[in-house]
Amino acid sequence: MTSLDFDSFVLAAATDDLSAEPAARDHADAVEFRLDLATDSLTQIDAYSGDLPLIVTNRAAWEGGEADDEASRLDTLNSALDHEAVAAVDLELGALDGSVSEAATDQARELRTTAREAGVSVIASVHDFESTPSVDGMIDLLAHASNEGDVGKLAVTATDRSDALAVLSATHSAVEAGQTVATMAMGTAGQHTRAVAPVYGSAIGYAPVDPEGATAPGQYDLETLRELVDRLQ
Ligand SMILES: O=C1C[C@@](O)(C(=O)O)C[C@@H](O)[C@@H]1O
Repeated sequence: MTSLDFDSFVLAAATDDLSAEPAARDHADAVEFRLDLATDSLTQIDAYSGDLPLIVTNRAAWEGGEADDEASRLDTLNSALDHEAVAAVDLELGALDGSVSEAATDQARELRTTAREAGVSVIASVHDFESTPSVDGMIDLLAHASNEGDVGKLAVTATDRSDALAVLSATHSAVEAGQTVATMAMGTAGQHTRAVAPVYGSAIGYAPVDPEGATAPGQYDLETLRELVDRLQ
């Protein structure tokens, strides 16, 4: 199974159903498995025999996901690391740095160490479902996130073009500073950033395997994002 070091762009097909992986193979480089949205997530991972490497995400409720209990969601992620198909794990910056979830910070950090020892990359992620911070604010968040993880990921909500431009600008600064980052602006006003941010060096894009099953506002379908990214590169 391929490891994911995010040196080049990775298009992740987001899904809560790993049986959808064959449908993603033609266009995706990886599958983002959303454990928090899935039924029997660990059973699905145990049964997985697909071609694409997995990014495992068990998004906390306090970060827009559906996993309520902090200790048990991190335990589940820890168990997921045992599967050889798992190439990356997504951990919220607020869990790693204790700023949101102080209770489980030690557990999140141990999970990061376990992942790295197993050769699994760590994506430290931050989401803003309300707005787009200032360019400087985003540059700070990306520096912080890429310091806590192997990739620092920032998904914000754009309400107009200046927000989208700000995300691209922050991406450019972070990449110029040598950080490995993934960025996107959620929402209609930010949709094009999903195709354009990779031009500025954003290392991961997300699109649903099933267009009906978007995991964030403003996502393109998988085939469309693959084509846009490839044409712009
Ligand atoms: O963090 C992200 C990015 C995302 O929110 C997006 O905007 O595409 C989609 C999520 O599934 C993923 O975990």
